[in-house]
Amino acid sequence: MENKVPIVPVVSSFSGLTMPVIGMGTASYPPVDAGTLKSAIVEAIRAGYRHFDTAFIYGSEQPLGAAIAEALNIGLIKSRNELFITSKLWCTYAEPDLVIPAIKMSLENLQLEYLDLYLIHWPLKFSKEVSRLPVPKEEVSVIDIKSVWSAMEECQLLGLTKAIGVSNFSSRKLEEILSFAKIPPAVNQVEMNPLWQQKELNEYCKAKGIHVSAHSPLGSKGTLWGDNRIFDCYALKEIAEAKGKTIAQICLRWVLEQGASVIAKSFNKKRMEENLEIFDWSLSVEELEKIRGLPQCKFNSIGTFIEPSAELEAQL
Ligand SMILES: NC(=O)C1=CN([C@@H]2O[C@H](COP(=O)(O)OP(=O)(O)OC[C@H]3O[C@@H](n4cnc5c(N)ncnc54)[C@H](OP(=O)(O)O)[C@@H]3O)[C@@H](O)[C@H]2O)C=CC1
Ligand SMILES: O=C[C@H](O)[C@@H](O)[C@@H](O)[C@H](O)C(=O)O
Repeated sequence: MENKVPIVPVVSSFSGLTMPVIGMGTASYPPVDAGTLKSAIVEAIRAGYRHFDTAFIYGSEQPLGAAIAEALNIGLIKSRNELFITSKLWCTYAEPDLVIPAIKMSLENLQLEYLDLYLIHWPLKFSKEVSRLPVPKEEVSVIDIKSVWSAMEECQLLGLTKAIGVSNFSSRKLEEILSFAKIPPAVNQVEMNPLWQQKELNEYCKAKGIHVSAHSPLGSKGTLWGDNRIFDCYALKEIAEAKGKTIAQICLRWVLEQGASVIAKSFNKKRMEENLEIFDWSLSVEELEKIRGLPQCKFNSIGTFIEPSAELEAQL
């Protein structure tokens, strides 16, 4: 099947590695059952998605693996190599000895031999399995980034993943990694949308050759960690109406025009197709300018899951 999604090089990691610029998210809230998740992913492959974003904590690795197996079986794709699969190291495994077992567990869930990209999910370590939400602050600390990153490098060297990176890392944390990394992070996956543009972080990553991938590009509408801010934004609505596009398409196109890739989640056939219709038009200088001036509001999804701690905040 023809792949309609353009690809970008994943910089600085593994020669020749490329990534489709839009990926399908698989974190759902309220959580959906494995069968629904699997069918949605098969539908997404049928629609043209070739990049899937999962994480150990989402519980979506197994359904994604099952969907890939089905897509191969029914001939939607000829080989697993046609797909770009990202997964993430969860905070309870964020210590050096647990990283390789954790990626192996993810690969087993996915029934895959290798990942395309493995990310440290948050620069945080949980001292034990999460007993309750929000995670008590005494169970959360900042990871020992040097030793964990070295284990991530080992994952790449062992061929368990083609590239490694991080998620939800500030430029300060990236600077720390770059000071000792033998393999620099290829990607930083962060919240990014017109209402949380991450201008400084984007500039920093561009200068260091770290590709930015935008999660929550639609403000995570309908989830525990997001809200309706994007879809209620009058300026975005105006731009969308004048252009004959939807607010979602304006947001996704805007991300791409910043040079980032985008991970959007929809399990609805019509909306997943709509989200792919962003490659044959562009935003005008005036529209970009208008978006640039929108008031910014930090989304901070982790704030939903861990108890507030000024001490921790100060270290991130
Ligand atoms: N690294 C990290 O810490 C994080 C990573 N992520 C990753 O990024 C992915 C995307 O982020 P996510 O938080 O899910 O939120 P998104 O910003 O992608 O928003 C998803 C929501 O928007 C709805 N939606 C999708 N397309 C449209 C459309 N065209 N029009 C109207 N509504 C639409 C979806 O509903 P419906 O399905 O009904 O269409 C869903 O409710 C996640 O699934 C996950 O893979 C997300 C958060 C944090
Ligand atoms: O328990 C915590 C949560 O899973 C949270 O950290 C993630 O779901 C994150 O928002 C994401 O979607 O990647």
